[in-house]
Amino acid sequence: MPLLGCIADDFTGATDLAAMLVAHGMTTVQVIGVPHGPLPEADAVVVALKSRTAPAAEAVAESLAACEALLAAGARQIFLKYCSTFDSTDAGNIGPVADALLKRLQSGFAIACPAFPANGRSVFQGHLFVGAALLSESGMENHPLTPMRDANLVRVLSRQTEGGVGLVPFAVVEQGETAIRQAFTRLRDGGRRYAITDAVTEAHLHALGRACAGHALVTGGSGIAMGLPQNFRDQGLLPDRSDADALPAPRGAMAVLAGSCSRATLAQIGLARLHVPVLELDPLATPDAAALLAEAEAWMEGKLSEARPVVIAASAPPEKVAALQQALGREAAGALVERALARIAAALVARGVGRLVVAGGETSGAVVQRLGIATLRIGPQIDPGVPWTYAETAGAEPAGLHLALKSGNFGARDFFLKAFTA
Ligand SMILES: Nc1ncnc2c1ncn2[C@@H]1O[C@H](COP(=O)(O)OP(=O)(O)OP(=O)(O)O)[C@@H](O)[C@H]1O
Ligand SMILES: O=C(O)[C@@H](O)C(=O)CO
Repeated sequence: MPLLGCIADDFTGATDLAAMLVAHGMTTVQVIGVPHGPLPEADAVVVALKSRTAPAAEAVAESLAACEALLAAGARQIFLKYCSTFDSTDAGNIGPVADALLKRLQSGFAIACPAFPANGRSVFQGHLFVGAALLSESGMENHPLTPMRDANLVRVLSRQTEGGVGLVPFAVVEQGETAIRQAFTRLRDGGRRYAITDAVTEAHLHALGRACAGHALVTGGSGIAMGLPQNFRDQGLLPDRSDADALPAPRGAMAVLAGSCSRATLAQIGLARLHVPVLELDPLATPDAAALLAEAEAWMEGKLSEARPVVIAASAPPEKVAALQQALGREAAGALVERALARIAAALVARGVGRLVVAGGETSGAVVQRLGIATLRIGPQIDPGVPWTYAETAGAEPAGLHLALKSGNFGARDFFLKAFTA
């Protein structure tokens, strides 16, 4: 029976959260899509949806269905995972989904905390920073699907909910759990539904996590989850575990597929180009998924190896992304590239790839769905927020694939190389 039931709005975000829980001693399984049938045995179950950019009504319906399945399995607390860069549009989906979950859980208050210091995400006076830059000047203002042009999270979340949004500022968080709990009570009594919480260090996240022990719903990035396993240990519900991240040995050829256009992914491709074979697809010149697949299939012939990875990327800088979006429309451009990359993933696996890194949340969603994977067991982290995972269930195609789903902005510059030596 899961103690913590999690709903993630994209697939890389789900593995990021799962990695955090595993690292803090909870066995964790990631389930792809709304579960129908019994849930796998684990201390935490993370339901990975592809709801970040779906129409709000669809995101709400899927999240509620996931919540029902988690509650039916016995989950004692629900966690809504969204991006540490708060990726969303003014129409949602963070506000609408959190509103619906609070209503279902008959609760009137939750925190919203995307901070993740290990990856440079901090919240100060309600403003989200990526490294030293405000969110709105971090490159996220050019995101292909959810451009983030306002770093003030109180304002951003207020545009997505009719509930009031308040702030628990640094000065309070710094004082620790008791002061944070008192601030929550003040905000709730003052009619606020959400508290954006400042957090700059992991100590802040642990204190916030402790203060959320009795909350029916916690919302945020994976960082805020680091304090939650201890709450279950304190209640005598979670035993000490030393091998929560054990996976079977990897096998087969190695490959990377990149659909993320983030600065981090572009830099990772740039470095990989110096060391391993890299195919850069040009969807602007070839706006046709079947033709892109054919190009990749011809290129991969004779290149797949168990000694070093190959990289196939559609990723492009903002001006090229904008050009394709102008030609096809934003959603159609994304969908075309996702379709092509998903089909290329299937071609790689059919040719013996057993270790696959996928860069980009939407891209990972498309790939995992195309491969027919139902659950992922979570293993050790390669870099903060990116673990190796293992597709283990009957019906997974093929059984035994090792997958790393990399959030666009995560990973060191040599990620596409070091992943295969980890
Ligand atoms: N050359 C391109 N032109 C236009 N769109 C592209 C191009 N390459 C990729 N895309 C699209 O950009 C989107 C990138 O989103 P994705 O979620 O995969 O990456 P990300 O946002 O960087 O990662 P994350 O969500 O993990 O932060 C996808 O829909 C992808 O298909
Ligand atoms: O929180 C993050 O930054 C990631 O897990 C993510 O959700 C990117 O898609």
